[in-house]
Amino acid sequence: MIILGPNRYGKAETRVVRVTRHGDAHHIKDVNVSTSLSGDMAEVHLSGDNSAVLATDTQKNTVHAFAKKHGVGAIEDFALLLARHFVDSQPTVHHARVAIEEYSWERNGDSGHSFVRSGRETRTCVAHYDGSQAWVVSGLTGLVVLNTTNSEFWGYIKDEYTTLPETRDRILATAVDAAWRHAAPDGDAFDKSYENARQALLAAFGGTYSLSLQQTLYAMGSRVLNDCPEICEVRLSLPNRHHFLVDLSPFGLDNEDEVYFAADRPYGLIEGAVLRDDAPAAGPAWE
Ligand SMILES: O=c1[nH]c(=O)c2[nH]c(=O)[nH]c2[nH]1
Repeated sequence: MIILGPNRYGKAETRVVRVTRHGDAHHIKDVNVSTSLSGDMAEVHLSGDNSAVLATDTQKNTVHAFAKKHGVGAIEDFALLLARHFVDSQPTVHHARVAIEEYSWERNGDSGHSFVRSGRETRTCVAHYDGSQAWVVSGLTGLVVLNTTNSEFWGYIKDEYTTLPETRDRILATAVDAAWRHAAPDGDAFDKSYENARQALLAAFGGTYSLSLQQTLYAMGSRVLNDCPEICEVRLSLPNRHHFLVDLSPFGLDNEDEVYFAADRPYGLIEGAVLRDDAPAAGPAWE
């Protein structure tokens, strides 16, 4: 027998730039919103009866209309507002997932209306709502960091394929992808929480004397949990951006940790979760 399995549908990547004007001082929020709904959707799959379907085009229009009516504050608040709206307004929709990415802009000069896309990381969030409970995961991607010392790597397995030399001093560099789960998102001050978590990640990366990127990962995750009581779990994905010392001896030059080749691939990929042992059940938060 063939049956319909889990399914969801929505509009991916609705790009919205919301401008707020206070006289000559303009502000912009640049976001990418993906909505995804599930509920009584058996018939649309099995017989093509669309009567339970809130069209993905309507979902996109709702994102635009809400940006006008409510503005776009913390992306988590906007995601929750949309998720609640879809479930609470449509009897056939039982679950909403709203994911948002935010691209950051800085002021270009002091005109109040000119901006330059900043090199900052992308802020992210995913909110779920099922009609009674909400789950929120916040995060960031592409937070690029590098330490020029205080990183060693030695003592690992040596088998017949091992060639990596042990090192007591290397460059440690990564582009942090991090996501953190709010224990009880209702009432969280998401902008403040974001800045605290980001600062904790940076402080732990810069301040940890590292014997491996795995050890640094754990230090970063636990620092977020120590500094942010509202967060109960952190997931990190850390590509090891290898920097290899270049052999300059063919040119009669020594290379005392000065000239590196920044390899782009392959790269080590170190991933892990750090959580409180009494963290509430994750439910659909990570989906
Ligand atoms: O921090 C590291 N962890 C590893 O597991 C590993 N493996 C490797 O080749 N280099 C590194 N560095």
